Amino acid sequence: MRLRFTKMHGLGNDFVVIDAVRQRLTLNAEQIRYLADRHFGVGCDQVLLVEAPRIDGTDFHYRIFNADGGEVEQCGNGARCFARYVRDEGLTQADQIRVGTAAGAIVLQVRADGQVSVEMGIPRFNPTEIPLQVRNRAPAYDLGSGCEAMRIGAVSMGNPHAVLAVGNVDEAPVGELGPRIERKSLFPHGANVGFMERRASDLIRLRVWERGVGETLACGTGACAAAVIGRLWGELGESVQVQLPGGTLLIDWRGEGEPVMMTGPATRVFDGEIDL
Ligand SMILES: N[C@H](CCC[C@H](N)C(=O)O)C(=O)O
Repeated sequence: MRLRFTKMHGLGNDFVVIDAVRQRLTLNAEQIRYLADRHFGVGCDQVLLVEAPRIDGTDFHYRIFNADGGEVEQCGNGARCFARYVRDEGLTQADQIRVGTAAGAIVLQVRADGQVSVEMGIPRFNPTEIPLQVRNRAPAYDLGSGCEAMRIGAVSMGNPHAVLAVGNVDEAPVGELGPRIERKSLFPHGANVGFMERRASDLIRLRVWERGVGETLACGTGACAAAVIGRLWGELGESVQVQLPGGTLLIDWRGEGEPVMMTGPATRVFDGEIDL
C-alpha cells in the first residue's frame, strides 16, 4: 500500500500525520512501529490518524498511536498539529474545530497569530485511570529507592500522568525513574512521567518521560498535568508558562471541574509517501 503522510511537530514532539478521511486505511501495531522507527522508517514519537467524525457534534475523529505501536487516549501537541493539518489540507475552513478522541471531545481553536489553543477537557482523578494513593500527596508515595524525597501527584488528561517535583530538571533522573514509574503496577495502564521544577507561580520547567516512547522534547498533556498538580499543591496560579526542552506552552486552568486550556505552535515539516 502506498501511503501519503505529513511530518509535523509541536515543540519538537514529532508526528507522522495521516489523512484517513480521503485514504481508507487501518494500520496495525507493526506498521505503526515501522512508521515511527527513526532508522528503518520515517521516525516520530506518535502516529496521528485524521478520520471522519464518530461522535455527534464533532467534525473529525483523532486517533493517536505511540511509537511502540500502542493506541492511546490523548495527545496535546498532536491536537495542535491536527488543527493545522486539517486547515492546510482544506478538510475544513473553520477556526474552531471539534474533534473526537478516545478520551472524549476536545475543541481546537486556530488563532490569528498562527498558534493553536486546545480545550483539553477536565482533569480526572478516578481510580480506574490513576492510583488515588498518589493523588496530590506530599511526601512522595514510596516509589522505591532514589526518590524518597520527591513529591508525586497523579492526574488523567484522558491519558495517565505522574508528576514529580524536582529542584532542577537538568539533574532530574528522567531516564532512570521515568521507565520505572511508567511501568509500575501502581498505574493500571502505565503512565507518562513529568519532572517539574517550579520557578514562580506562573512559570515551571518540565521534562517528560512519555509512556510508549521515552523522553520527548515536549508533551502537551504532560504540561497540562504538571500545571494542574502544581495548582492543587497551592504552588501555581491559573496561568502557567511551561518551559519544555523543545519550547514553551501556555496552560490556563480555572480550577477543579474546569477544562484545561493549552496554547502553543504547530509546525508542518514535509510531505512524503511510503510503501507499507
Ligand atoms: N505518550 C502519551 C501520548 C502522547 C502525549 C504527548 N505527546 C502530548 O503531547 O500530550 C501516552 O501514552 O499517554
